[in-house]
Amino acid sequence: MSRLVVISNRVADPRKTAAGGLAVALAEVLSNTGGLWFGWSGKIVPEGANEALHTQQAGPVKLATVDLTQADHDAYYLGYSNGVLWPVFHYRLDLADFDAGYIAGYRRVNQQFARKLLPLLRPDDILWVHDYHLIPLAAELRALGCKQRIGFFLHIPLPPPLMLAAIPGHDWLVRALFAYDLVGFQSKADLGHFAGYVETEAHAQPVEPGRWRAFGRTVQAGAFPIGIDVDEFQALTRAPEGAEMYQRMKNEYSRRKLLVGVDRLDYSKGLPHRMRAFRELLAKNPETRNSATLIQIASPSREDVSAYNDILHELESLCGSINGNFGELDWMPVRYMHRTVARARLPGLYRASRVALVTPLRDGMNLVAKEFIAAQDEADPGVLVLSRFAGAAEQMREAMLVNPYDTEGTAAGIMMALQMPLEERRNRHQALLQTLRRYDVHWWCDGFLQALDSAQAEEAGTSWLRL
Ligand SMILES: O=P(O)(O)OC[C@H]1O[C@H](O[C@H]2O[C@H](CO)[C@@H](O)[C@H](O)[C@H]2O)[C@H](O)[C@@H](O)[C@@H]1O
Ligand SMILES: O=c1ccn([C@@H]2O[C@H](COP(=O)(O)OP(=O)(O)O)[C@@H](O)[C@H]2O)c(=O)[nH]1
Repeated sequence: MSRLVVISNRVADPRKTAAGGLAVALAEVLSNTGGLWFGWSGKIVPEGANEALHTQQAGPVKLATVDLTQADHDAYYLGYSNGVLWPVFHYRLDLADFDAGYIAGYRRVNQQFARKLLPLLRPDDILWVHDYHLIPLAAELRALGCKQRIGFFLHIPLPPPLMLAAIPGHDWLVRALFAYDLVGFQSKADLGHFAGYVETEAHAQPVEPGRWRAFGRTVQAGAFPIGIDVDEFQALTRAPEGAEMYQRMKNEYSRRKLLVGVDRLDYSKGLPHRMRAFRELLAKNPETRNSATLIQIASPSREDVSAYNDILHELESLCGSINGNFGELDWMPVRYMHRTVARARLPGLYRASRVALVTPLRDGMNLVAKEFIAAQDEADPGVLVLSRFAGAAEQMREAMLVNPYDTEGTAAGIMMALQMPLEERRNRHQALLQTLRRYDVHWWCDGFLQALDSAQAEEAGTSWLRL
């Protein structure tokens, strides 16, 4: 059987819990399949000291990581990945910093990854590259002679063609995707944007459904929405830490309805918009005062990118003003934490909450939405208020779907969620749980790898794509 080699910027020990959807999902996949996980060690080392390869066996998974220099980290991770690709792919052209120096660092690190990975590969390995940090990796590997099957999965949204075309060198990026055998997206909408871009900007020919020819190569592309391990998450809910958290929250909030939000502190998550909607709810519905409390966990993220600092200050000022204007001596409407909470404690918190607020302005998928549903008590479930702009909304139609840009509409959606009768809550939850079970993380992984396995190999004689 072929060995699975996963490559992603972020690597986590699958035996420990991690924050961030990609690390959580890949740890789950690799714990089942075994294999090699290659990526960045998370360490920054002095110039010239970045040649070491660190390996470690973590259960069935071998971890192989490399370090980055400060200059590479700044240009590749902070600069091009999170200062250009992240904002543009999340429809925030206004936040993009198109510094011409970033792309060289991005390319340098992808070349470094290719150089370090190649000697570790076996002829029948299947390679699965993840996310926007590593778009050119297959092309760099091919240039070094790598012949193995390589698939790519984009965890974040792909924007509409004209927005993608705003990136200087956008054709270089999309061209790099054609070095893969299969390219996967989170949603049908993202796949539609890919088709739109390659057909209009790159004059690609659709060879057959889901397969395009451009740049002298053909590539297969499809939508593979990522899921969670429902059984694993429900077991966490029942485990001592989950059960204890549930009981503590239930006792603490016995007289009040609890709302919960769990996000990385990222401008794509729509946290200020959410706070404004919550303020509107309190202002328009006096009965919610003293009876509804929102716990908002905002875990620190990418703090060296300036847009992340701006969002921190905006959020903190909103939380402060809501508490100042509506709080009572014995009740504060918002409990805000700028900290990462261990994943094992989240199921208890989700289960004790009547409503979850998952209201990103744009999101690849959003696993918190799925985890909240998995953690509920089927006999008395809570309600998911979900942005229609989260990838998860394509599958989770029975959630209370809202437009986070519409403050009044979102506040009305939250109110309906708070007042929803038991029977409707049960019906919606049952339908959502069924979908989660059917399209879980194993379905995602198996579906992608089967499609990669059967993706038509490039015809003999085609030269490898050169960037
Ligand atoms: O690695 P970081 O820079 O700390 O960021 C954490 C991860 O954020 C993004 O997660 C995405 O993947 C999730 C799982 O598919 C998806 O649900 C979510 O919508 C995405 O935002 C990013 O794509 C990852 O590379 C990061 O590791
Ligand atoms: O304080 C926190 C915040 C988030 N998470 C986990 O991090 C993941 C976030 O994934 P999601 O897809 O929602 O968003 P991302 O952060 O990847 O954009 C989920 O599994 C959360 O349970 C966590 O363990 N602790």
